[in-house]
Amino acid sequence: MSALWNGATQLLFKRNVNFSIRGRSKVPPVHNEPFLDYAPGSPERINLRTALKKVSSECPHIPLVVNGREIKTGIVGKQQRPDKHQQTICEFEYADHATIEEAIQGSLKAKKHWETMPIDERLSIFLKAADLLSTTYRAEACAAVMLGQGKTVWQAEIDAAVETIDFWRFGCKFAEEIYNVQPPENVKGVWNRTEHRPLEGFVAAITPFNFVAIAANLPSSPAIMGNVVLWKPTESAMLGAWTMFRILREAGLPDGVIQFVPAKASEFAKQVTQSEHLGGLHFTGSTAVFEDLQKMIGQNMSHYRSYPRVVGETGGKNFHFVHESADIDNVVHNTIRGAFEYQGQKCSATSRMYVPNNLWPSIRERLVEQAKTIKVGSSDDFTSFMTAVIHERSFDKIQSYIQKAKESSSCKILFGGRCDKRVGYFVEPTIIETTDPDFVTMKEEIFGPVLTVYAYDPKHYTQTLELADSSSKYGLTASIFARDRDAISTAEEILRNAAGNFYINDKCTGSIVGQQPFGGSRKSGTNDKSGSASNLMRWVSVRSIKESFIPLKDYRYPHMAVETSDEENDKAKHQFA
Ligand SMILES: NC(=O)c1ccc[n+]([C@@H]2O[C@H](COP(=O)([O-])OP(=O)(O)OC[C@H]3O[C@@H](n4cnc5c(N)ncnc54)[C@H](O)[C@@H]3O)[C@@H](O)[C@H]2O)c1
Ligand SMILES: N[C@@H](CCC=O)C(=O)O
Repeated sequence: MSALWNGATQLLFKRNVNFSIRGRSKVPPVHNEPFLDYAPGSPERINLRTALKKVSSECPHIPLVVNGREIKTGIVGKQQRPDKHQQTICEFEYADHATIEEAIQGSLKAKKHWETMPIDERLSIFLKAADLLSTTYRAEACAAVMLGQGKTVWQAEIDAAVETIDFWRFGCKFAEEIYNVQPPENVKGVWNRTEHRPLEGFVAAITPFNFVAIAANLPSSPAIMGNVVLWKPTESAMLGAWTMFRILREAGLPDGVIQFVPAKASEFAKQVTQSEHLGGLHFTGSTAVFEDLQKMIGQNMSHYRSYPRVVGETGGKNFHFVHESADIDNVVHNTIRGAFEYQGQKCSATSRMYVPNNLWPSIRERLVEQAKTIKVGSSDDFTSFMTAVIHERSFDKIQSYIQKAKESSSCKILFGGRCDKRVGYFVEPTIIETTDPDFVTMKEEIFGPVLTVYAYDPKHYTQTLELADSSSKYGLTASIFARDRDAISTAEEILRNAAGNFYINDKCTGSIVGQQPFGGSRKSGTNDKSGSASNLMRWVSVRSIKESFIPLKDYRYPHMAVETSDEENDKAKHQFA
């Protein structure tokens, strides 16, 4: 017996089965990370200045990291500063075909250990990463996205510090909640259990430039649920991604669980979607790229071992809708922030606005007056409200939309419109007034600091809400500004499917993890709500386990017992006699 027991125990340990003598532990209480304000003289301001100098002078050469091994293929890319494009902020290696294959195979090996690691051990890695980022690496991470992705101090604090920390901490809390969801009912003699298994195979995380928090969360949330991930960050946000990856490693992430594989986008996409082991795709980026990826997965469908889980959050054409009962100052300040913070490069950015024509003259005047006060400068100038847009491709695209407005008889540029890429990719905050609610800048995602306003007749409030609902293919974020409660209810009703994140008397940007789960439907994505348990649920495949305690003594059911007085039964018996 004892030899048998020892053998069984050894086998369990060898296979690393989730086997704990510690009992059930609890994730410490989780709250949103407080913002630091970087006021003059504050310690965080001094630390950030030091980090900016360091990051600006270093220009690291970032390797690929596969199975814990740093790899160089010799295919080298560069990340440029958006506000000073002559300055290279880092160099990095591109993965080749063999390295991506090694990453896939290595992740599948790492999976065996990772998915059976006790849950508290797994979660503590992400909680530690959050604490490291909150303290030791906060200034460096903020500096990396300021210089690398053109963020101001405040936008960097939102993204590289607060939101990333929140994603990691709340991810652990949501994981615990998910693991605690067990069947509500057990009949006598039975114990029902739900096992939240990670997906079979690997998850591919393909991440965008505009939020390092999203870039870090896309590989992290499947990993928190026990999955292994190939992470392909984008070229224009490499330094920020590398900073987060190093923090995860320092926090104890085992080799091979997240493989750091910058690669040429289309080559990476082709190779991972052709792998029979693709278990899931976690994507954030533009709608067109997501649609291509879905098609590639569709074409390979018969080849996969299981149906890949596909989560994709994509573009938006978000709007502020103003009712005639609105507080004008509140509209103006929220619109300036919503449209122009981070140069309009948030998927949630306010890029169109509907204003009743009786309020328009005063809103127009206040908007332009405020826009004139916006400082567009370099990202390490702490007085900047805006800096440069991410790269030349984006600059050219934004400029071409402004040009269309300049050439259209239905549009008038009320403010801005100038673009200058000699030193950095600078675009002025631009406000366009249009008489055509179907003008291209009212419908298509621009992803830059361009706001188009359409003034409507307040007698046609509901018709204009319907127009806003149907004008674009997206459904990401929207706001209603009104003091009249009926007007708010009507907007909520008509705009039910126009936005996955709907705001009342607030700007349509700035969702917070744990408070406003984020995502939209229509062509804005699968709406799996990052920053909530819904997203983490996508990375598990549930197994239902039923254990019976009472051995079965007879296969027959009670109603089959023979009653001697039952003539029917007797007759039936005779039929077979
Ligand atoms: N809904 C959201 O939560 C959300 C959040 C952030 C950004 N976004 C969207 O992301 C876009 C901006 O980010 P971006 O410019 O990095 O987007 P993008 O689509 O250009 O790139 C996103 C990722 O896809 C990769 N990619 C590009 N072409 C590819 C291809 N042919 N095959 C496979 N992968 C490819 C890129 O290298 C990058 O890693 C905007 O449309 C914005 O609305 C959405
Ligand atoms: N969650 C962010 C947007 C992320 C997209 O870029 C917001 O709500 O502003």
